[in-house]
Amino acid sequence: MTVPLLDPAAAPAGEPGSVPRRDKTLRRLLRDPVAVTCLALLALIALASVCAPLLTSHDPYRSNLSDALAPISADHPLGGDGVGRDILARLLYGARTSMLGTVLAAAIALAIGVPAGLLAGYYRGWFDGIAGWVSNLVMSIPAIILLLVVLGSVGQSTYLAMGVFGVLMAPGVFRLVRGSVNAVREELYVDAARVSGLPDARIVRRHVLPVIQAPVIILAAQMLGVGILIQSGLEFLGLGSASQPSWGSMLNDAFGNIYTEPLLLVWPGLAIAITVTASALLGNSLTDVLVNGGKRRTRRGDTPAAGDAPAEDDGVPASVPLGPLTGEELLVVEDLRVSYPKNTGTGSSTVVDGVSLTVRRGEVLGLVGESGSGKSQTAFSVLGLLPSTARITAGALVFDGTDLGTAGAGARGGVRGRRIAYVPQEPMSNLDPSFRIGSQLVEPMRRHLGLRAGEAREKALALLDRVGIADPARVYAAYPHQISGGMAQRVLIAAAISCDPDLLIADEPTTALDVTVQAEVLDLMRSLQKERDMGMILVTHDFGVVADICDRVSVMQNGRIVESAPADELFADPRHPYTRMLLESTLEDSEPRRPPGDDATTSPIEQGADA
Ligand SMILES: Nc1ncnc2c1ncn2[C@@H]1O[C@H](COP(=O)(O)OP(=O)(O)OP(=O)(O)O)[C@@H](O)[C@H]1O
Repeated sequence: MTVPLLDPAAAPAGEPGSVPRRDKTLRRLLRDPVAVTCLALLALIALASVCAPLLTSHDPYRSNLSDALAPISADHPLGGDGVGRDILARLLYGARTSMLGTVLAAAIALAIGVPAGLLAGYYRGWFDGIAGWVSNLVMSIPAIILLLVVLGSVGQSTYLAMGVFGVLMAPGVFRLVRGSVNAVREELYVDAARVSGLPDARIVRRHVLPVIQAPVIILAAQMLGVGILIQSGLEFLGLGSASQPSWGSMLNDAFGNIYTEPLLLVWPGLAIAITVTASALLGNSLTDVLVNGGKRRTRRGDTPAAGDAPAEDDGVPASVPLGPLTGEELLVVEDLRVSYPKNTGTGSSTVVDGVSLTVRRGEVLGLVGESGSGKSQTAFSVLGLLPSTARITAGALVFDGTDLGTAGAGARGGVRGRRIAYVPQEPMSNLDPSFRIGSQLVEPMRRHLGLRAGEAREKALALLDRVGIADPARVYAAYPHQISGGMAQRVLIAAAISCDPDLLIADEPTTALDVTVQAEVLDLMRSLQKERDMGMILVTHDFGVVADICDRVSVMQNGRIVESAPADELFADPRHPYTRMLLESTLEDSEPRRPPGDDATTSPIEQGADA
C-alpha cells in the first residue's frame, strides 16, 4: 500500500501548497491600507527619534526656568515643560528611550521564549516538564510587584525595568511556540522526515519554523504596543530612570502641571496612543495576512461570499470549471460553495470554494487531497449531510435530472438514502450498538422499497452473503460489538447497496481498517460497482486506492479542485504542481499488505463466519 505523506514545505517556493513566500506576504501586507498607515507611522516615529538632533537644536535635558510652561512659539514649537525644557526635544529624544526599551523587552521575551518553546515542544521529556513548571511559576508572579522589588533593590533604570518585563513576557512566547510545535510534530510529514533520517535541526528549519513564524511575528507586534504602555506606566509612577527623557516621564512632569497647563499631557499622550494603536492594528493586519492568507477581512468584513470570484492570492487557482456536458452524467455539481460562520461571530470561512464535478453511471471518481481540503464537505453536500450551520450554494447540484438544490424535501428524500448511498469512514460508529445488525439492515429496505419483514430479511441475508460474510444468519443476529471492523464495513456496504442505488459515495471507506481487510473491501466495492453499474465518488487521500479502482480523479486543495483527469493520465502526466507534489510525496516503500487470512485481529465471530 502506498501512503501519501503530505509535506507543505516540500513544494517549490511560490507553487501551490508551498509555504507562502516572504515577498508575497509583504506584498499582501502592503496592499492593506491599515497596515501601510501603521507601518508608516511607526517608521516615522523611529526615524524622528534617530534624527532628533537634526530636527531640534534644543537639549532635552537642559532646563531654562525662564521658559517654564512657555507657550507654543517658533523657538518652542510645542512649548516648554514645567522646568523650562523644550517639549519637542523631549518628545523626540524620549521616543528613543520608549522604543528602545520596548524593543529590548520584546527581544528578551523572544530570545527566551522561542528556543525554550521549540525545545520543549519538539523534544518534550524532562526539559518540557521543567520549562513548563518555570513558565507557570513566572506567570503566577504579579509583574508589578516583581518590578518594584527589582527596581527598589537595584536602582531605577528604564532599561532594567524593561529587561525584567521581557523576562515576564517570555512564558507567553514559550507557551505559544510550544503549542504550535507540539501540533506540527504530530503531522505525518514530520514523522516521514524523521523516519527518512533527516537531522532534527533540518526538520525544525524546514517543517517547524515556518509554522511558528506567523504567530511569533504577530505576538511580537502586540508586545511592542504592550511594552510602550507598561514602560510609560512605570515612568509615570516614577519608577524609570529620572535622567532620561521618555514619554512616561513627560506624562509624570505634565501631571504636576495639569491644572495650569493641561496641554502638556497631550503631546506624550498622543505619542503613546499613536504608537500603541499602530502596533495593535499592525498586529491585526499581520494576523490577517499570515494566518488567514489575507482573506479574513474584505471590505464587507467577511470572506468572499458565494458568487464572488474565488480569491487567488493564496496561490491556489480557482477550481477547475465544468467541462462540456454529454447528457450522460448521473451527477452534475457546478460551482459548489460551502461556508461556516466563524466562532468570532463575524464573517465566515469558506471550506468548499467553487467546486465543479460530474460522475457518469458506471464511473468511479476519486476525490483526493490532503486533510482539510474539503473532500468530505463536497461529498456531504451531495448527500445533504452538512450541519445546519453550513451555508451552501451551487450553480447546479443535479442528480439524474433532479435538482437537489431546488427539489422539495420529498423528492430529495427519495434520492438521498435510496438512489444515492453512503459508505462512511468509521464503520463501528455508524452502527447503532443497541440494535442487531439484521434490524439495522432491514429497516431502510422496508421504508424505501416497501418490502415486507420476511422479504427484507431474505434480501438482507443475501446481501450479507454477497459482501463476503461466510455465515450471514449469525451476523444478522449479532450486535455490532460482536463483529470486527472489517465485517462492520462489509455490513455497511451491504446496507448502502440494499436499495439498489445509482450513486455510491464512499468517504475514506478503508481508512479505519486493517491493511489486509482494506484490499478486500476495496475489491468488494469495485466488483459491486461494476456488477450494478453504479456511479461512485470515492473520497480518499491515498493514491494507491485511486490507482486501484478510480476511473477519473479530481485533486482538491484548499476547498478547490485544482486538477481533474482520467486516473491513468493523471499518474502519467500530472499537470498541476500540487498534484505532482502529492504524487511525489507518496511513499512507495511502506509495508506491503499481508495476504488475506493473515488477519490476527479478526473477531471470534468473523473467524467463525469465515471458517
Ligand atoms: N461543522 C464545521 N464547521 C466549520 N468548519 C468545518 C466544519 N466541518 C468541516 N469544517 C472544515 O472544513 C474543512 C474541510 O473539511 P473536510 O472534512 O471536507 O476535509 P477533508 O478533505 O475531507 O479532510 P479529511 O481527509 O481529514 O476528512 C476543514 O478545514 C474543516 O475544519
